[in-house]
Amino acid sequence: MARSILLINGPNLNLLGTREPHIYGHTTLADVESDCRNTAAKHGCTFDAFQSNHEGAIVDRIQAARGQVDGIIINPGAFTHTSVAIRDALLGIGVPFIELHVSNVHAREPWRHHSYFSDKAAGIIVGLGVYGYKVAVEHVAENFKELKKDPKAAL
Ligand SMILES: O=C1C[C@@](O)(C(=O)O)C[C@@H](O)[C@@H]1O
Repeated sequence: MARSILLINGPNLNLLGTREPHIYGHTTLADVESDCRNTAAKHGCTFDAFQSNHEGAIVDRIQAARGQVDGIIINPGAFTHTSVAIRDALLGIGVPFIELHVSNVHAREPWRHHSYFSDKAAGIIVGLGVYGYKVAVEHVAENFKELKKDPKAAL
């Protein structure tokens, strides 16, 4: 069976392409998602993308992915530095995840250096710009194990 991949983007990443382009570049989130979908398809994987500016909505989407996906790629945006709830959701569903940041958070303000996700992530991609998303999809597609899908697991 094909692997399935879920991409989650947190707050303000809907503004990719127009938001601080000197930091985040000129590519829109729609373009990122469609590029990821094409990359996933080339590897025979199914792909879904979700973006929200709301912490609880991200927690709900992660919970709904329980038993449904083999890997999650998440850019938690500013929630990287604050959210125990999103961290707990990822750990609660037992799906491996890649943490991704478009910018090199370690070269920015000191408070961006701490992440609630890095110690639990299967891998971390930082500072590759939006190219990092494609790398993440290729990595999950090639290297993550297929988990058993549980039809009853979705909320
Ligand atoms: O919103 C974001 C985007 C970000 O996660 C990145 O992709 O570089 C880095 C975060 O510090 C910031 O709050």
